[in-house]
Amino acid sequence: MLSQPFQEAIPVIDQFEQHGYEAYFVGGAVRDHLLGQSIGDVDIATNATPDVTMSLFDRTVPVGIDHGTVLVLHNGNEYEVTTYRVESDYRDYRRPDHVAFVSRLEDDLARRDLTINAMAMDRYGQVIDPFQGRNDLTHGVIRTVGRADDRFHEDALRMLRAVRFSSQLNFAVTNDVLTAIKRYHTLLQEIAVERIQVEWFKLFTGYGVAHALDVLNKTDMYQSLPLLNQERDVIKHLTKNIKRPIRHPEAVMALCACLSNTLTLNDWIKSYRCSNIIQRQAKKLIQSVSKFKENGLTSFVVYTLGDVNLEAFQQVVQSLDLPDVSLEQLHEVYEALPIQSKQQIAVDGKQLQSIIPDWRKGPWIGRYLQAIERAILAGQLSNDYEAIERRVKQWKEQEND
Ligand SMILES: Nc1ccn([C@@H]2O[C@H](COP(=O)(O)OP(=O)(O)OP(=O)(O)O)[C@@H](O)[C@H]2O)c(=O)n1
Repeated sequence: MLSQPFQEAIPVIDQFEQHGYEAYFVGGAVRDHLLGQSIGDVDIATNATPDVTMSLFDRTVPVGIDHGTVLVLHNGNEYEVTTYRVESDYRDYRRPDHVAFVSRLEDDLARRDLTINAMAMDRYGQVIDPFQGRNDLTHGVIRTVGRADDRFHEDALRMLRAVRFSSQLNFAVTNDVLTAIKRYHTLLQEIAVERIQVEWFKLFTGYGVAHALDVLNKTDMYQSLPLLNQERDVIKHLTKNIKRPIRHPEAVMALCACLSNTLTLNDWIKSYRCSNIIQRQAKKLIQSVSKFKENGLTSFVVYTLGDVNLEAFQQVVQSLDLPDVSLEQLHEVYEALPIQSKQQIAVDGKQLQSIIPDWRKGPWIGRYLQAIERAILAGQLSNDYEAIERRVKQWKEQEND
């Protein structure tokens, strides 16, 4: 029995078949289905050309028409439907959009990166597997479809993909792949950083992360990744210390910055083209790590991090040579905080002003709120209006003296 995402896509396959075309589920969804994992996007391959696909469905978006990809919207779901294709000339790897449509499913599967990603499945769940991807799934092997050299010249990103799948699936990489990576990793320097970033962060999320980092090291592939060529100690340290998956990109960036002697967080964020959100959270992580180094696990460290960054913080601390803290410990400290955010302070700026009416509105309000916040967190002031009012009046007296 196919899982729900496939079931929901069957009418799309039917529509092709009823008009005399072939259509199959392909790629990651088939792989993950065979692994018994929950599946992400359902992708479809067909021998219908993009214009035919667009004529067969009411709602379509030509998202990558040069690559033969049309987005089909059906019953609230989106499906990437791609016409069977091959890269027409693998030496032209700098132009991945250089494709030719073909009529046979097997030719389409043959141009894909890894055997485990080169399977198709029909609407009944029958698997088409010309490159023994299923066997590699069973034995835990990352192998290219055909020669690794050819596949990696078509798209150099595939070298990094091979390593990231070995991490995510905890699979071994074939010698053929390792040898090709050693020989051709410099081709990665031609790849858009945005594409590298996606694979780089996914590489840290798998249970095989330690092994994957070891591969980056042994094959020298890290030398072709942004900044790592300048900071060899970073990759060496990551390889030695990371034993468990890191699911937060900001934790990865914070770690790299903490381990760098010469490069700042900003350098890493810029080179890997990270979003502002990642930058903000990584900054928070770094500040908290440095406070943690100074004073241990204080309320203030946990408060500054906030609920959402606790796991990322734990992962960073665990991967540096610092005293271990567990996630449970962090949550305990967080739950016991007298306040968990500024909004919970029992007075606001307006009330502060009414406590000291003879001072005009100004920067003192922010300064006082911060002092109140710190005193509450340090356990030196209780978070209720009267107590704060008394303390504020004392501070004012002291300032007047
Ligand atoms: N450089 C690439 C990228 C993708 N593919 C093929 O396109 C499919 C879809 O790629 P993508 O969506 O990037 O990855 P998934 O395999 O679906 O895996 P995930 O969603 O976990 O990233 C892959 O399975 C693979 O068959 C490829 O051959 N070469």
